[in-house]
This record gives sequence, structure tokens and C-alpha cells, in this order.
Amino acid sequence: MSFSHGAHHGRRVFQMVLASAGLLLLYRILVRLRPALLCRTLWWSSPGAALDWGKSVPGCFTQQVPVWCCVDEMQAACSSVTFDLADTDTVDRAAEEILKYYGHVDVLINNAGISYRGNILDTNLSVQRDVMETNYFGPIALTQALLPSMVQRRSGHIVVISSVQGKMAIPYRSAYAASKHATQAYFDCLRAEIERYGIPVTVISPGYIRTSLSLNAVTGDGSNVGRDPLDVARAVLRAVRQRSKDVVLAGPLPSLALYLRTLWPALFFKLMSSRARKEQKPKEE
Ligand SMILES: NC(=O)C1=CN([C@@H]2O[C@H](COP(=O)(O)OP(=O)(O)OC[C@H]3O[C@@H](n4cnc5c(N)ncnc54)[C@H](OP(=O)(O)O)[C@@H]3O)[C@@H](O)[C@H]2O)C=CC1
Ligand SMILES: CCCCCCCCCCCCCCCC(=O)OCC(=O)COP(=O)(O)O
Repeated sequence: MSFSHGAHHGRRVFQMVLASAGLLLLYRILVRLRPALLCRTLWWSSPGAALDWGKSVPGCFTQQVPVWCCVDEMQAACSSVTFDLADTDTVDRAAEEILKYYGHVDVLINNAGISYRGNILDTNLSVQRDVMETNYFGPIALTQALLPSMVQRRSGHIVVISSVQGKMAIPYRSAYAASKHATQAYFDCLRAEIERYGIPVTVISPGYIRTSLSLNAVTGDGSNVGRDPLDVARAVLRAVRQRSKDVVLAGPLPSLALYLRTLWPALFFKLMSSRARKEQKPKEE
């Protein structure tokens, strides 16, 4: 009697494990299917997404920058409209043109940006402003120009490519880190404010990606190291699919640094001071 009861119980447990595994499998299949559904929409990507890591999103972006792209079929032809993100007037005109032509935007990826390297003592305020114009005011101008139509439709998704430097400041990167901190703050506010309209906001904060960003840094040198741009492109698509709010794509060292910045700021500041001393000396020293 007790043996048959035990066997019955064992069978029930086995059935439950099997059912859970089945549900998990189904969930994973559905999650994998979602990008195909998503790609049957119009993607607008701010300048830059077509190049480097953005180019890696298979079929989604052309070689031209900036690009807007109807991805009904992955092979579909893409259209592009060119503007200077640092010039708010051209941003507004571009947004108008996009809306006139396509009617709406499903996913806006604010990607374009410039890097900066330099000693604060030797950096003109105009450089600080220029980096802010491209990295901060450009994306927010584009977002604000496209937002009313998303709100009206109660549909859309806004993505911004920030940086781990939007969460911690590294010496000799003042303009860049400041612009990315501002970006993080703005889009965090926006997320809370437009959640009620069903429009998600995703902030992506990568560590180094193997693109030309650091090579092209304002007043700086740099190298071409880091993550494969294709991995970043995939992670961005995954984040959109999963409607993630905040995604950090960084290796162990920057991740540890981020934890220290939050949990042990005194140590983080000490490490950054020592990094600053090692990396560069101010002119008068
Ligand atoms: N590479 C990295 O290590 C990391 C990059 N990021 C972020 O990723 C994003 C993309 O950078 P990434 O691809 O690496 O850099 P790249 O320098 O390779 O590409 C930047 C792109 O932005 C465009 N761009 C720059 N300024 C303007 C402007 N004023 N108006 C229009 N387009 C402009 C450039 O166009 P053009 O070539 O025509 O000037 C270029 O296509 C940036 O926001 C960057 O901060 C974040 C973390 C790490
Ligand atoms: C107790 C041991 C603690 C060890 C902590 C180590 C702290 C190391 C600091 C690591 C800093 C990493 C910074 C990464 C910055 C980055 O990935 O930036 C990418 C960019 O967005 C652009 O790069 P650019 O160099 O062009 O500014």
C-alpha cells in the first residue's frame, strides 16, 4: 500500500518536472520567435547605427548613415535621411520628414555619439558643449520630436546607447562621461513618465566595443579594442525584444568598478585618482 502510494507520488513529481520543462521550452521558443515579429516593423535608428556595431544587425541597417529602415523582409531596401545630430534644427526637420514618409516609428535607437579624451585643465568649455550637443542634446531632441506620435499611438520603443561611463566617471573623459550621465538621467526620467502610455525606454550601457569611437575621440587618441560589435547589436535586439529597462554590457573589471562606485565610493575614488596620476600629468607638473 505504502509502496504504491510512494510510486504514485514519484509519478506526480516526474509529471510536474516534465510539465515545467515543457513550459520552459515553450517560453524559450516564444522568446526566440519574438524578434521575427518585431522586425516586421519600422525601425528608425539615429545616425551611427548603420556603422560599426549597428551595421552588425543583420539586414536591419544599410551602410549609409543615418538610416531608417523598413524591415518587413530582412532584405528590404532601406531609406536614409541625413542630418547633424548636433544641430537641433536639422534633427527636427529629419523627424518631420520621417513621420511624413512613414507615418510612425516603432523603435527609435539613439546610437550616434562621439568620444572625448582630455585633461579638464586644458579643455575649452566649447569642447565640453560640443560633446554635450552630440551625445545628449541630439538624442533628446530626436526623441522629443518623435515622442508625441508614439504617445498618440500608445505604441513605440525608445532605446539609447549610453556607456558604462554613464554610470561612473573615468578620469580624462569629463565631457564624454558627463554627456552619458546626463543621458542616463534623462532617459530614466522619460521611462517613468511614459510608462503609462505603454512605451518602454531601454538604456544600454556598454563597455568597450571594437569600433572607431575611441580612435575618433575629440582631442584624443585611442584604440580599437573591446567587444565584438555583432554581440552588442544582438544584445540590443534582445533588450528590445525583452523590453529591458537598463542593460550593462561590460566585462568583469568595469562591472566590479560599477559595484564599487555604488557600494564603496571611497575606494572607487581612490582608484580613479591613482589611475589619473598614472595616465597623465597636468601641464604644470
Ligand atoms: N565603441 C565603444 O567602445 C563604445 C561606444 N558606445 C556608444 O555607442 C554609440 C556608437 O558608437 P560607435 O559605433 O562605437 O562609434 P563610431 O565612432 O564608430 O560611430 C559613431 C557614429 O556616430 C555618428 N555621429 C557622430 N556625431 C554625429 C553627429 N553630430 N551627427 C550625426 N551623426 C554623428 C558617426 O557618423 P560619421 O561617421 O558620419 O561622423 C558614426 O556613424 C555611441 O553613442 C557611443 O558613445 C558606448 C560604449 C562603448
Ligand atoms: C579591489 C580591486 C578593484 C578593481 C577595480 C578596477 C577599476 C578599473 C576601472 C575600469 C574602468 C573601465 C572603464 C571602461 C570605460 C569604457 O568601457 O568606456 C567605453 C566608452 O564608452 C568609450 O570609451 P573611451 O575610451 O573612448 O572614452
